[in-house]
Amino acid sequence: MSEFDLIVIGSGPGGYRAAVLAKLRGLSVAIIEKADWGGCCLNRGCVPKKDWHHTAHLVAASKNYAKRGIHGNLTADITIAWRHQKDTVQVVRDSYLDYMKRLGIASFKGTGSFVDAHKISIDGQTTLHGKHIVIATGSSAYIPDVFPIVPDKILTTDNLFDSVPPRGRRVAVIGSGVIGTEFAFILAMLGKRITWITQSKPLSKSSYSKPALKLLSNAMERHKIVPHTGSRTKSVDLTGPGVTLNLDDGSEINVDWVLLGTGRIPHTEGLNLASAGVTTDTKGFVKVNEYLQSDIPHIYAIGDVANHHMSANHALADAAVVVSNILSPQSRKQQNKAVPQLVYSALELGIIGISEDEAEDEGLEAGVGFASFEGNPRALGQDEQEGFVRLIADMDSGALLGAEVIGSEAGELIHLIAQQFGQEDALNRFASTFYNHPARAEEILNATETLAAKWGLSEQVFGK
Ligand SMILES: Cc1cc2nc3c(=O)[nH]c(=O)nc-3n(C[C@H](O)[C@H](O)[C@H](O)COP(=O)(O)OP(=O)(O)OC[C@H]3O[C@@H](n4cnc5c(N)ncnc54)[C@H](O)[C@@H]3O)c2cc1C
Ligand SMILES: NC(=O)c1ccc[n+]([C@@H]2O[C@H](COP(=O)([O-])OP(=O)(O)OC[C@H]3O[C@@H](n4cnc5c(N)ncnc54)[C@H](O)[C@@H]3O)[C@@H](O)[C@H]2O)c1
Repeated sequence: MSEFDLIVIGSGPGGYRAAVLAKLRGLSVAIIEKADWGGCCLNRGCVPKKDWHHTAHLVAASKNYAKRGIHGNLTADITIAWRHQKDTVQVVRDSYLDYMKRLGIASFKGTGSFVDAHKISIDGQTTLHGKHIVIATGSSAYIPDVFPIVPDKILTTDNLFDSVPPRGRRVAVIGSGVIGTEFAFILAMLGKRITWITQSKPLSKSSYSKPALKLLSNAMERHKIVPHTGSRTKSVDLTGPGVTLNLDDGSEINVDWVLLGTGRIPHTEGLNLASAGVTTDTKGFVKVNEYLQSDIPHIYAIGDVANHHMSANHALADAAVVVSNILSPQSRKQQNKAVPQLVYSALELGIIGISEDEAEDEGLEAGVGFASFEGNPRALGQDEQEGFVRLIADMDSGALLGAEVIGSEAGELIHLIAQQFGQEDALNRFASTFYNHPARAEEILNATETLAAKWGLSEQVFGK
């Protein structure tokens, strides 16, 4: 039986990152994957989604081209867009596999299943012994009972990217969470006519501020993407050529196909957790402590299978925490608040830390530094002025509690904030950095300076 310092089950962002980091830190590592290397994020999530989002963004931006003297009506061909994301995914997957090979990580294809707390069987054929084990088996789409999954008619993002999307133009997107909000926009820009059916307002369960959600809703409306809110699908009729959704408000929606964005559930099927003594909570997440240890201290769980945030960013952060804890037991706690979260829709929305409402709940008095992209020269030159930077600071200590970056390139700009997040003097670091001009990032400086000018945090911003 082969023995390893660490066995990782699942090769998504969590598992892959844990394996790479552990190997770079000198451990012997095996990784097991039962499906496509790279997990949901690479094959059916973040990577193909962002590839398509870029195409969608180009189509949306082209509506402003005429005033720059660029003429012509641009449209996207979803079949070619589908091929583009496939090529992107393939290049990334090859580079992951190549890197794992070069590092000397032992990779095994098959379903990993616990034999006991140290032994993992792969498809009942090979057994590995691990001093430490990381469960990184991710999640799968939650499908409400009313929806049967029927190829080319009712899809989730778990099968949307496998083959060219169905030809029909009329698409219903169900759900107002991140997936619904992202794909209603992306598919509309890729040429589909979207009916967006949601129980609640888009992203209403998120921590984004009212001004952020208002800007998003304005941007969606401009593209004629308006949610049909407050409706639940009562029944589904598949007898005709398309799909008929009967809603509980009495209305009937006829479309060619449906995309569900109705949540995801942790994936533990086939792992045989009981034989290792590992337990799950009522929602099926592997139970972990703040060091990401399961009930069995040398067995850790990371990413979607254990972290309720269910984002690649959190899976990657968990991986770093776990490798530190394997090398030096209980040395590093999970850091969910320091992890940026993004939504890629008609606007990019980025958030980190806590909102002012959450600060208030914690008994803190929050000041808000605000700067808009409206007058930003770079944003004006790009015709991308929508959005802003908001910094939430503790009025007593001047500590940075949270931030929001809304608008174009939020997914990149948020890193400037993430890098300083948790530093006592984060505001002073923003204020004393030298910036490229003109640049969108300068609004981080402007938002910081409003904390000095309007909220009296001059000393924390400019120093003594
Ligand atoms: C459409 C979509 C878009 C998304 N976009 C973003 C985004 O822009 N940004 C972001 O941060 N997050 C995004 N996410 C979320 C992100 O994809 C997940 O949070 C992330 O993939 C979780 O990583 P993970 O490593 O925990 O698991 P996964 O990526 O789900 O990987 C788990 C792997 O484990 C394997 N596995 C499961 N059981 C076993 C077993 N018994 N043996 C062997 N292998 C097994 C699976 O086959 C899978 O490959 C998106 C998700 C979706 C669905
Ligand atoms: N950019 C990102 O980081 C990113 C992108 C995509 C997905 N994800 C993650 O993937 C996970 C899944 O995303 P999601 O948007 O599917 O989940 P979600 O939990 O964010 O939203 C689920 C939506 O489905 C609706 N819903 C639930 N049951 C329903 C039913 N029976 N009928 C109609 N609607 C119903 C809910 O009201 C909600 O609007 C999330 O945790 C998300 O964080 C992250």
